[in-house]
Amino acid sequence: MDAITATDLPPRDDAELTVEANPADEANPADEANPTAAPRDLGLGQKTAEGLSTMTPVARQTEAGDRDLGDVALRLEGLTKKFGSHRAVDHVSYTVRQGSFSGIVGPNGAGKTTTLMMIAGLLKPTSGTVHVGNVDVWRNPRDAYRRIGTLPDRLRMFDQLTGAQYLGYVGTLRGLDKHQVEHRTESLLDTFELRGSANRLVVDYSAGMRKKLALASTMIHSPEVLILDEPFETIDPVSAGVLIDVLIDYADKGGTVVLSSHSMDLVQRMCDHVAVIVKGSVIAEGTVDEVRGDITLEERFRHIVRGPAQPEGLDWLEISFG
Ligand SMILES: Nc1ncnc2c1ncn2[C@@H]1O[C@H](COP(=O)(O)OP(=O)(O)OP(=O)(O)O)[C@@H](O)[C@H]1O
Repeated sequence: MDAITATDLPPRDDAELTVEANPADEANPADEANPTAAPRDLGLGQKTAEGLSTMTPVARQTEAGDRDLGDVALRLEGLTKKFGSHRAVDHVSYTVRQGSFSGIVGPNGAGKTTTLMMIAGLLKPTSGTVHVGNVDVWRNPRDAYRRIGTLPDRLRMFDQLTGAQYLGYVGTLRGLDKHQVEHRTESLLDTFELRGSANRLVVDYSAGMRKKLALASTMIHSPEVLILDEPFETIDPVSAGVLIDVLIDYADKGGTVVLSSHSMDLVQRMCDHVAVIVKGSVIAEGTVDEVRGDITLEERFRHIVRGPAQPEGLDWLEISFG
């Protein structure tokens, strides 16, 4: 599907969230009524480069099964999206617990991006609800916006800024004060190994560097839930290892990660929860072990998506070397 960004989305019925908006400037009535509704600060901004230097630059198993998962962090109920007569997402319902890594997998066109963008408050559902904690994303979009960090499928960035300026800009849009913006920008540049490119224009970044910068920016406001569409696409294996460790650290602090990926191996190693979506519907959902049974997730996925029958193949393809 085409890239979805906050700036080119269709207008919404309720308070619109755009990158220009600074929700911190407006008090949310829900917060006033319920002081406990304020988003938790996960303290990511206090992380120092020194502390992060102990991270091993190789992917490791999350030990997700050992992590104590908290209350329900995310609840999808009957989430449906129709484009014209086409049902891209059809009554998707499940819950994700706090501190969890949840993967959405499925073949091309299954509805993963559409689902993630509805969760993130960037694409209005045709019907159904999304709750982050006890906040209805589509009834209280500004409150939800503070709680969520989103990496869309194809992100348009302000590429005439330097990497450092970009993080500072996002931090300011997210309502951080000057000190927080400076501190977290420095911390994120070190954590995501972008220090050497901090003063280069984003337009000159490689695809992987842009992805890392975008990922860093999703964390700057210390959100409760990260919605990451293909976060490891274009990322080299060493950087992927660093990112995985950053995300594990985030989950250990109580953050919740929802990601899509075509890498079954990565989802099997990283995630404790997985939903398999085919043609807009959840075909299998639960812990990774429940879904895969006694075979690998990749084998289960192939079986679910394709069944035992194999396609005919390109028997007609003959190459001759003259
Ligand atoms: N804006 C749109 N207008 C019409 N149809 C759309 C739109 N966006 C997505 N679709 C359709 O919705 C379905 C789901 O698309 P989606 O991008 O969510 O799939 P996906 O699982 O993320 O695929 P991929 O793995 O290829 O990224 C597809 O059939 C797609 O063609």
